[in-house]
Amino acid sequence: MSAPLRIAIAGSSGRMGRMLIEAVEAADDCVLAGALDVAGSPALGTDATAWLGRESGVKVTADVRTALADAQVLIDFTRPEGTMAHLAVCRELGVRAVIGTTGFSDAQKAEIAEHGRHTGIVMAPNMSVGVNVVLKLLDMAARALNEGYDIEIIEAHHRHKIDAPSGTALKMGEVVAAALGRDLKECAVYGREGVTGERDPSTIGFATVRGGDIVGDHTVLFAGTGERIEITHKSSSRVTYAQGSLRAARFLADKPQGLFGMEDVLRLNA
Ligand SMILES: NC(=O)C1=CN([C@@H]2O[C@H](COP(=O)(O)OP(=O)(O)OC[C@H]3O[C@@H](n4cnc5c(N)ncnc54)[C@H](OP(=O)(O)O)[C@@H]3O)[C@@H](O)[C@H]2O)C=CC1
Ligand SMILES: O=C(O)C1=N[C@H](C(=O)O)C[C@H](O)C1
Repeated sequence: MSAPLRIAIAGSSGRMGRMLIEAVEAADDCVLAGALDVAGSPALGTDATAWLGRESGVKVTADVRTALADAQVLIDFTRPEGTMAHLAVCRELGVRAVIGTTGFSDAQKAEIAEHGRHTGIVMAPNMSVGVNVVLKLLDMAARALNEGYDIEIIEAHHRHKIDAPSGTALKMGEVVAAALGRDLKECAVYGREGVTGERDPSTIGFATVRGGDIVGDHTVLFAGTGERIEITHKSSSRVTYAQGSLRAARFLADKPQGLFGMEDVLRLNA
C-alpha cells in the first residue's frame, strides 16, 4: 500500500472544516497533516480533533506555513480572501489545493487560474457527485428546451450562509446560459420587486431562500406553455461535499499543475 495522502484543512473549525476532518480521519488512504483557522479563533492551539473527544496530534494554527509544512494537499472551505491568501502559499510551497469556497470575484478567479499554472488545483462550488451530474443534465435539458421555456433557478440554504446566490446556483446558470449561447452576465436577473413589467424570455432568473439548517437545495425550472420541467437536487448532509473533496485531493496526487473542476475528477466529460 502507498503512503497515505497528507491533507491540511483550512477553516478547520467551520461547518465544512469539521466534516472534512472527520472524513480524513476515517479514510484509510489519507492522514491529517495540518489544521488552519483564523487569528482569534478559540480553536487555536487545541488538537484538531479535540471536539471529537480524541487526539490527532495536529494542533490548529493560524499560521499558513505551519499548517502546510507537512501537507501535500490543502482543502479550503473558508472565505474568498482567506482562500486567496492560502493559495499564494500553496503555490510557493508546491502544495496542491482543493477549493470549495464560493463567492469569488472575477479578478480572484483569474488569479486562481494563474496559480493553477504553478500547482494543481481543483475548484468547484459544489463537490457532491449528485450536483455535478445535475450540471450535465441541465446542459442536455437547456439544449432541448431552447425556445419557449422560461428559466428560473431557485436555491435554499441555512441561515448562516453569507453569499447569494449560492456558487452552485451561479454555476447552474452558467451551464444553462452556455448551452443556450447566452452570457450569464448579460441575462441574469437577481430577484424581482415592484412593477417589473412582463418577463423578458431571454433572461435567467434567480431566487434565494435562507433559513434554519437547510443544507442546500437547488431547482432549475424550465417553465413553458402547458408544462413545467423542474430539475432538483437536495443535500441532506455535508458528508457528500467532504467525500467529493477527498476524491478531488486524491485526483491531485499526480497533478503538479493545472486548474481542474469536479467534472474532471468524476470523469463526466470522458
Ligand atoms: N464546494 C462545496 O461543495 C461547498 C462549498 N461551501 C462553501 O464553503 C465555504 C465555507 O462554508 P462553511 O463551512 O459552511 O462556513 P463556516 O463559516 O462554518 O466556516 C468557515 C471557516 O473559515 C474560517 N474563516 C472565516 N474567514 C476567514 C478568512 N478570512 N480566512 C481564513 N479562514 C476564514 C472560519 O473561521 P471563524 O468561524 O473563526 O470565522 C471558519 O473556520 C463557503 O464559501 C460555502 O459557500 C460549503 C459547502 C459545500
Ligand atoms: O454555504 C453552503 O452551505 C453551501 N455552499 C455552496 C454553494 O454556495 O453553492 C455549496 C452548497 O450548496 C452548500
